Amino acid sequence: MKVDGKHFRSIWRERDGWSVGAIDQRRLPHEFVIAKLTSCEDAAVAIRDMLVRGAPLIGATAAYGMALAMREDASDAGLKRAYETLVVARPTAINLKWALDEMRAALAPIDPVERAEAAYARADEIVEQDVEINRGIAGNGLKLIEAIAAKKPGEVVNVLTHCNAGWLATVDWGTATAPIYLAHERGIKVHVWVDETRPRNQGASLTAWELGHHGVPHTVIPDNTGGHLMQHGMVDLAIVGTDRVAANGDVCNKIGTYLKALAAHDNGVPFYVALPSPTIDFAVHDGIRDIPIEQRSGLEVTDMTGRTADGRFETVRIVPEGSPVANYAFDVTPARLVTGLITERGVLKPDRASLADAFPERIAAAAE
Ligand SMILES: CSC[C@H]1O[C@H](OP(=O)(O)O)[C@H](O)[C@@H]1O
Repeated sequence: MKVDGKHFRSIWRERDGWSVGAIDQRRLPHEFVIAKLTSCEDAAVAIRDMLVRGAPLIGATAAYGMALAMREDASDAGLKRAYETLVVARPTAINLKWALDEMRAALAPIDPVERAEAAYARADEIVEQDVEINRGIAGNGLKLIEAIAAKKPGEVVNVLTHCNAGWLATVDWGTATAPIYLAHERGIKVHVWVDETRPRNQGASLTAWELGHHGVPHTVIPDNTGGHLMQHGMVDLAIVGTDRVAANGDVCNKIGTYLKALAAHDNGVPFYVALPSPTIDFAVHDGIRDIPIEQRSGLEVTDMTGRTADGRFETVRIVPEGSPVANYAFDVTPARLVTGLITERGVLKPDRASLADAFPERIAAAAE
């Protein structure tokens, strides 16, 4: 999307035809730094250390990681090693395995001599497919915003979102933010309550940065504020992203999403989840029971890094030395708390039948 009028994507193949450019999201919002990935290991580390993050972008990065690997070693052993290196980079977003399975299916049957070129071609397809899917999500989600706007003519539609499911979490457009960007571009008055999203603050650092540079009105709020806003009629709907949707419609997303869904349910606020179909995992039948929840370093909780008034970066500790810390990166919202799933093929009920009807190919993939 736009950064001060200039169009950007979050990842791209460089002009040299083989290296990969990506925005280093750890440096935002204060610095806009482009990283260059030149090996499979670079891609794996970029995913693990969250230089890139967000389920669809993790998948796109892994796809290019496989292409970089094929430049290094296109043998069957090299293909196996690349898959195994990348698939463990982070455990929760199913898009990582989905992209790697797509790449392996394209590369395994062909002559190793042809694999590098074929890998870049397939990775490019995955990247363009993400953009196309997100445009579809934008159009389907827009209808929800338009319906609310029609009921309150001339007034602002207030949307709450959690974490960053914006264009920085995908190749472009985002998922939860896609309908918001489209509504804004269509002249609908929209305002976004942006959950800061502790401990990594993807909302405060990434979503606010995105929306600000695209000119979308927004307000950053502490994570614990959403319930209060919903109680006082200040949220018309919530739209969040997801890292994995189980066959029963349970939704895995950034830690804290479940609490927002509970508050929305208690206050009659529609709670939508936006997702591209690769995020559906029919191999998982019960999200709460079966989806692996990543636990990250406690340092993400004990420490905070920011920029001082005079432009220096400092990291400070906010938790007493010796206090144990738990850092669960995701939680699972049961389908009963989800109003609808905004996909590229429409807004679906969060249940197996609706998902299977809309995306039969995802059932086939899970059976493989
Ligand atoms: C469109 S997927 C975005 C999804 O990914 C984020 O997690 P992370 O920043 O740890 O990769 C978060 O769960 C977002 O909703």
